[in-house]
Amino acid sequence: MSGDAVTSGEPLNDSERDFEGALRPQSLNEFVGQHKVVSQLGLLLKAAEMDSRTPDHILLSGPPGLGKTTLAMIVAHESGRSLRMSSGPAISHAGDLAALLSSLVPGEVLFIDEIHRMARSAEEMLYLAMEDFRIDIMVGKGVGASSIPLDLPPFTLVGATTRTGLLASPLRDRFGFTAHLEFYEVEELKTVLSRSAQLLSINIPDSALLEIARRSRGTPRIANRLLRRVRDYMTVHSSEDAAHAVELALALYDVDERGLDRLDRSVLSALVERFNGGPVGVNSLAISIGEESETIEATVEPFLIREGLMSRTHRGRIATSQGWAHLGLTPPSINP
Ligand SMILES: Nc1ncnc2c1ncn2[C@@H]1O[C@H](COP(=O)(O)OP(=O)(O)OP(=O)(O)O)[C@@H](O)[C@H]1O
Repeated sequence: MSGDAVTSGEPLNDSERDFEGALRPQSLNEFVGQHKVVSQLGLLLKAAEMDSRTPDHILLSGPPGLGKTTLAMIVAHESGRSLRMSSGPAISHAGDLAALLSSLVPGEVLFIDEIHRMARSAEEMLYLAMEDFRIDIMVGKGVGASSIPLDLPPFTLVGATTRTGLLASPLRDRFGFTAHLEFYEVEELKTVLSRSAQLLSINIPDSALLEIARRSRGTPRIANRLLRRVRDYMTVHSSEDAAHAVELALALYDVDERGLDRLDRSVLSALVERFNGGPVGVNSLAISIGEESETIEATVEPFLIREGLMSRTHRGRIATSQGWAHLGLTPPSINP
């Protein structure tokens, strides 16, 4: 996925990953927001513990950076089990999945990120593994081919996806619990930021944290990254004026007053200026700005829709009057 380095959902490098790791909540109690999902998961884990069984398989969906990986880690941690991590793109055929599943230790939590990108043959193998803790390994080809059943230890699969719609329904149906993570409210992000500032020993007033929270696209990962950039700014410029540092650091990274980054703005501008506000299909929109349509659908669109700047109709994406106004333009009268 491409996009702005600071505000995109992608970790930047090892140092960014370490930084994220250091700030990850370790328990459901520490996890900010998503109250319903947290209560539901808490109940699921408690019931499994009381019945001495592995927790049900869990599917987490939502835009990048909202806490899916963090929740998978918490599931393992709170249920006292080890965690094995993999991702859909790393499972490019059924053999990859067979090797992974057959090496699990009993009760282990298996996290598959971007599960919608797993190979179809692996996905089909996963149905049986999730339901019966068994797989059939095909040996040979053509008429001489045969299958050898292999029993697996019980495990809990935690799948994460930015695109539930891309999962085949037989796979979706095999998860005992599915949850969609929503963008965070500003106050919740401020709580995330206060916790991070404390962990990183950054001395920053509440008003500056609130401003960062307001401009973090409803996403904890982005909030933490912006905090880091503000800290960098204060360090490099030996500044103690946090409010000023927030303004300048966010401007430097092209985050506007509503939290839109460069990619968000280029999608909105293309929609308004090249397609006269739409309706336009996501593929045409993506091509016009040289971006992957998956990135737009998973990352940009949910945010612009939530902000009321864009909407989806059966004929395609349209810019709302607020979307036009955000770019300082007036919509033609036929647009909403
Ligand atoms: N509810 C939360 N409370 C506090 N911090 C959070 C919360 N959710 C996420 N974070 C922070 O945001 C960062 C990103 O979260 P995480 O990696 O879990 O997102 P993700 O949804 O798995 O993203 P991706 O889809 O890109 O893998 C983590 O470092 C974590 O510290």
